[in-house]
Amino acid sequence: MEHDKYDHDEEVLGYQKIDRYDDQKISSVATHYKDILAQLGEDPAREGLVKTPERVAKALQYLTHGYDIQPAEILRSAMFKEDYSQMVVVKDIEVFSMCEHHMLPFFGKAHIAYIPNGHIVGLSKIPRVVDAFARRLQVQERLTNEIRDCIQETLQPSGVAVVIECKHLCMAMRGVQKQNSVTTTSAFTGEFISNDKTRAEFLRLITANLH
Ligand SMILES: Nc1nc2c(ncn2[C@@H]2O[C@H](COP(=O)(O)OP(=O)(O)OP(=O)(O)O)[C@@H](O)[C@H]2O)c(=O)[nH]1
Ligand SMILES: [Zn+2]
Repeated sequence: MEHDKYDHDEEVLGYQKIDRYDDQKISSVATHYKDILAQLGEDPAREGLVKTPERVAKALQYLTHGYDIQPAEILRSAMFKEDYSQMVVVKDIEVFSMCEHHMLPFFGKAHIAYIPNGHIVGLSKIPRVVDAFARRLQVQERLTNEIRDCIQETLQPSGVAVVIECKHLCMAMRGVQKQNSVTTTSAFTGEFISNDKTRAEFLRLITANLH
Protein backbone atom coordinates (compact mmCIF):
# COMPACT_ATOMS: atom_id res chain seq x y z
CA MET A 1 0.00 0.00 0.00
CA GLU A 2 2.07 2.94 1.27
CA HIS A 3 5.19 1.20 -0.07
CA ASP A 4 4.45 1.78 -3.74
CA LYS A 5 4.43 5.50 -3.50
CA TYR A 6 8.03 5.56 -2.26
CA ASP A 7 9.65 2.71 -4.16
CA HIS A 8 11.01 4.95 -6.85
CA ASP A 9 13.33 6.82 -4.48
CA GLU A 10 13.89 4.15 -1.95
CA GLU A 11 17.14 2.72 -3.24
CA VAL A 12 19.23 5.81 -2.70
CA LEU A 13 17.32 7.95 -0.30
CA GLY A 14 14.86 5.82 1.57
CA TYR A 15 11.19 6.40 1.95
CA GLN A 16 10.80 9.95 0.92
CA LYS A 17 11.15 12.00 -2.16
CA ILE A 18 13.76 14.63 -1.41
CA ASP A 19 14.89 17.83 -2.98
CA ARG A 20 18.39 17.89 -1.57
CA TYR A 21 19.90 17.07 -4.93
CA ASP A 22 18.54 20.23 -6.48
CA ASP A 23 21.10 21.85 -8.73
CA GLN A 24 21.02 25.21 -7.06
CA LYS A 25 21.97 23.84 -3.65
CA ILE A 26 24.72 21.69 -5.12
CA SER A 27 26.24 24.60 -6.96
CA SER A 28 25.96 26.91 -3.95
CA VAL A 29 27.71 24.42 -1.65
CA ALA A 30 30.27 23.72 -4.39
CA THR A 31 31.10 27.43 -4.69
CA HIS A 32 31.94 27.53 -0.99
CA TYR A 33 34.15 24.47 -1.37
CA LYS A 34 36.01 26.09 -4.26
CA ASP A 35 36.83 28.94 -1.88
CA ILE A 36 37.85 26.52 0.83
CA LEU A 37 40.26 24.76 -1.54
CA ALA A 38 41.87 28.10 -2.34
CA GLN A 39 42.05 28.97 1.37
CA LEU A 40 43.83 25.68 1.96
CA GLY A 41 46.51 26.77 -0.51
CA GLU A 42 45.30 24.56 -3.34
CA ASP A 43 44.65 25.55 -6.93
CA PRO A 44 40.94 24.81 -7.51
CA ALA A 45 41.56 25.03 -11.26
CA ARG A 46 44.06 22.18 -11.45
CA GLU A 47 42.80 19.15 -13.29
CA GLY A 48 42.27 16.82 -10.35
CA LEU A 49 40.33 19.42 -8.40
CA VAL A 50 38.10 20.98 -11.04
CA LYS A 51 35.14 18.78 -10.22
CA THR A 52 35.99 18.32 -6.54
CA PRO A 53 33.75 21.07 -5.09
CA GLU A 54 30.74 19.55 -6.83
CA ARG A 55 31.71 16.05 -5.78
CA VAL A 56 32.06 17.17 -2.16
CA ALA A 57 28.70 18.93 -2.30
CA LYS A 58 27.01 15.78 -3.59
CA ALA A 59 28.80 13.60 -1.06
CA LEU A 60 27.72 15.86 1.79
CA GLN A 61 24.16 15.85 0.60
CA TYR A 62 24.24 12.07 0.62
CA LEU A 63 25.90 11.89 4.03
CA THR A 64 23.17 14.08 5.53
CA HIS A 65 20.16 12.76 3.64
CA GLY A 66 18.70 11.43 6.88
CA TYR A 67 17.21 14.88 7.51
CA ASP A 68 14.78 14.17 4.68
CA ILE A 69 13.57 10.87 6.03
CA GLN A 70 10.88 10.38 8.63
CA PRO A 71 12.06 7.32 10.53
CA ALA A 72 8.69 6.64 12.15
CA GLU A 73 7.18 6.33 8.66
CA ILE A 74 9.70 3.61 7.87
CA LEU A 75 8.47 1.54 10.79
CA ARG A 76 4.79 2.30 10.15
CA SER A 77 5.14 1.06 6.59
CA ALA A 78 5.80 -2.50 7.78
CA MET A 79 4.17 -3.18 11.14
CA PHE A 80 2.33 -6.48 11.41
CA LYS A 81 0.01 -7.84 14.09
CA GLU A 82 1.67 -10.93 15.50
CA ASP A 83 1.35 -12.94 18.68
CA TYR A 84 5.09 -13.15 19.40
CA SER A 85 6.40 -11.76 22.65
CA GLN A 86 10.00 -12.94 22.85
CA MET A 87 12.95 -10.65 22.32
CA VAL A 88 13.84 -9.86 18.70
CA VAL A 89 17.51 -8.91 18.25
CA VAL A 90 19.11 -7.40 15.16
CA LYS A 91 22.81 -7.10 15.77
CA ASP A 92 25.94 -5.93 13.93
CA ILE A 93 24.12 -3.24 11.96
CA GLU A 94 26.77 -1.09 10.26
CA VAL A 95 26.64 2.56 11.28
CA PHE A 96 28.21 5.43 9.36
CA SER A 97 27.63 8.91 10.74
CA MET A 98 29.41 12.24 11.09
CA CYS A 99 30.17 13.99 14.35
CA GLU A 100 28.58 17.38 14.59
CA HIS A 101 31.69 18.91 16.16
CA HIS A 102 34.20 18.24 13.40
CA MET A 103 32.08 16.84 10.58
CA LEU A 104 34.35 13.81 10.55
CA PRO A 105 33.03 10.27 10.33
CA PHE A 106 32.27 8.00 13.20
CA PHE A 107 31.41 4.43 12.36
CA GLY A 108 30.86 1.03 13.88
CA LYS A 109 27.94 -1.20 14.78
CA ALA A 110 24.51 -0.96 16.32
CA HIS A 111 22.77 -3.78 18.16
CA ILE A 112 19.04 -3.41 18.64
CA ALA A 113 16.36 -5.45 20.35
CA TYR A 114 12.69 -5.07 21.09
CA ILE A 115 10.07 -7.16 22.81
CA PRO A 116 6.87 -7.16 20.72
CA ASN A 117 3.63 -6.14 22.31
CA GLY A 118 1.07 -7.09 19.68
CA HIS A 119 3.06 -5.95 16.65
CA ILE A 120 6.30 -6.97 15.00
CA VAL A 121 8.10 -4.85 12.42
CA GLY A 122 9.73 -5.80 9.12
CA LEU A 123 13.31 -6.67 10.06
CA SER A 124 14.96 -4.50 7.40
CA LYS A 125 13.18 -1.46 8.81
CA ILE A 126 15.37 -1.46 11.91
CA PRO A 127 18.65 -0.85 10.01
CA ARG A 128 16.74 1.67 7.89
CA VAL A 129 15.83 3.60 11.04
CA VAL A 130 19.48 3.48 12.13
CA ASP A 131 20.52 4.95 8.77
CA ALA A 132 17.85 7.65 8.85
CA PHE A 133 19.24 9.01 12.12
CA ALA A 134 22.91 8.25 11.36
CA ARG A 135 22.89 10.17 8.07
CA ARG A 136 22.77 13.48 9.90
CA LEU A 137 25.29 15.48 11.92
CA GLN A 138 25.25 13.60 15.20
CA VAL A 139 26.73 12.77 18.54
CA GLN A 140 26.70 9.09 19.33
CA GLU A 141 24.62 9.57 22.47
CA ARG A 142 21.80 11.37 20.64
CA LEU A 143 21.89 8.86 17.80
CA THR A 144 21.42 6.09 20.36
CA ASN A 145 18.51 7.81 22.10
CA GLU A 146 16.77 8.82 18.88
CA ILE A 147 16.74 5.24 17.61
CA ARG A 148 15.37 4.00 20.95
CA ASP A 149 12.67 6.68 21.11
CA CYS A 150 11.54 6.17 17.54
CA ILE A 151 11.08 2.42 17.99
CA GLN A 152 9.41 2.82 21.38
CA GLU A 153 6.98 5.54 20.29
CA THR A 154 6.06 3.99 16.96
CA LEU A 155 5.92 0.27 17.64
CA GLN A 156 5.08 0.56 21.37
CA PRO A 157 6.81 -2.67 22.32
CA SER A 158 7.31 -3.89 25.90
CA GLY A 159 10.90 -2.72 25.71
CA VAL A 160 13.65 -1.47 23.39
CA ALA A 161 17.40 -1.87 23.75
CA VAL A 162 20.01 -0.06 21.67
CA VAL A 163 23.78 -0.47 21.99
CA ILE A 164 26.12 1.33 19.60
CA GLU A 165 29.89 0.95 19.41
CA CYS A 166 31.83 3.35 17.19
CA LYS A 167 35.24 4.67 16.32
CA HIS A 168 35.44 8.45 15.90
CA LEU A 169 37.89 9.68 13.29
CA CYS A 170 38.07 13.04 15.08
CA MET A 171 39.74 11.11 17.90
CA ALA A 172 41.92 8.97 15.62
CA MET A 173 43.32 11.10 12.79
CA ARG A 174 43.54 14.41 14.67
CA GLY A 175 43.15 15.74 18.22
CA VAL A 176 43.94 13.15 20.83
CA GLN A 177 44.98 10.64 18.10
CA LYS A 178 43.84 7.42 19.72
CA GLN A 179 43.59 4.86 16.93
CA ASN A 180 42.01 1.99 18.81
CA SER A 181 39.55 3.51 21.23
CA VAL A 182 35.92 2.53 20.78
CA THR A 183 32.97 4.38 22.32
CA THR A 184 29.96 2.38 23.51
CA THR A 185 26.58 3.97 24.20
CA SER A 186 23.34 2.34 25.25
CA ALA A 187 19.69 3.22 25.72
CA PHE A 188 16.86 1.10 27.10
CA THR A 189 13.14 1.25 27.76
CA GLY A 190 10.54 -0.90 29.50
CA GLU A 191 11.51 -4.46 30.36
CA PHE A 192 15.14 -3.82 29.52
CA ILE A 193 15.18 -1.35 32.42
CA SER A 194 12.87 -3.09 34.85
CA ASN A 195 14.12 -6.65 34.37
CA ASP A 196 17.83 -7.31 34.95
CA LYS A 197 17.56 -10.78 33.41
CA THR A 198 16.07 -9.42 30.18
CA ARG A 199 18.82 -6.84 29.87
CA ALA A 200 21.47 -9.49 30.66
CA GLU A 201 20.02 -11.80 27.99
CA PHE A 202 20.21 -9.01 25.42
CA LEU A 203 23.81 -8.24 26.34
CA ARG A 204 24.66 -11.94 26.16
CA LEU A 205 23.03 -12.31 22.75
CA ILE A 206 24.88 -9.36 21.24
CA THR A 207 28.23 -10.59 22.48
CA ALA A 208 27.62 -14.30 21.71
CA ASN A 209 29.08 -15.81 18.58
CA LEU A 210 26.01 -17.70 17.39
CA HIS A 211 26.52 -17.86 13.67
N1 LIG B 1 30.05 13.04 23.70
C1 LIG B 1 30.46 13.04 22.43
N2 LIG B 1 31.52 13.76 22.09
C2 LIG B 1 31.93 13.70 20.81
C3 LIG B 1 31.30 12.94 19.83
N3 LIG B 1 31.96 13.12 18.67
C4 LIG B 1 32.97 13.96 18.94
N4 LIG B 1 32.97 14.33 20.24
C5 LIG B 1 33.83 15.19 21.04
O1 LIG B 1 33.43 16.54 20.95
C6 LIG B 1 34.40 17.27 21.67
C7 LIG B 1 34.50 18.69 21.15
O2 LIG B 1 35.38 19.31 22.05
P1 LIG B 1 36.13 20.69 21.77
O3 LIG B 1 37.14 20.86 22.87
O4 LIG B 1 35.13 21.75 21.55
O5 LIG B 1 36.82 20.40 20.36
P2 LIG B 1 38.35 20.13 20.03
O6 LIG B 1 39.18 21.28 20.52
O7 LIG B 1 38.45 19.83 18.58
O8 LIG B 1 38.67 18.87 20.94
P3 LIG B 1 39.71 17.69 20.73
O9 LIG B 1 39.06 16.64 19.86
O10 LIG B 1 39.98 17.17 22.13
O11 LIG B 1 40.94 18.24 20.07
C8 LIG B 1 35.67 16.45 21.57
O12 LIG B 1 35.99 16.03 22.88
C9 LIG B 1 35.27 15.23 20.72
O13 LIG B 1 35.95 14.05 21.07
C10 LIG B 1 30.16 12.19 20.22
O14 LIG B 1 29.52 11.49 19.43
N5 LIG B 1 29.79 12.27 21.53
ZN1 LIG C 1 34.34 15.03 16.17
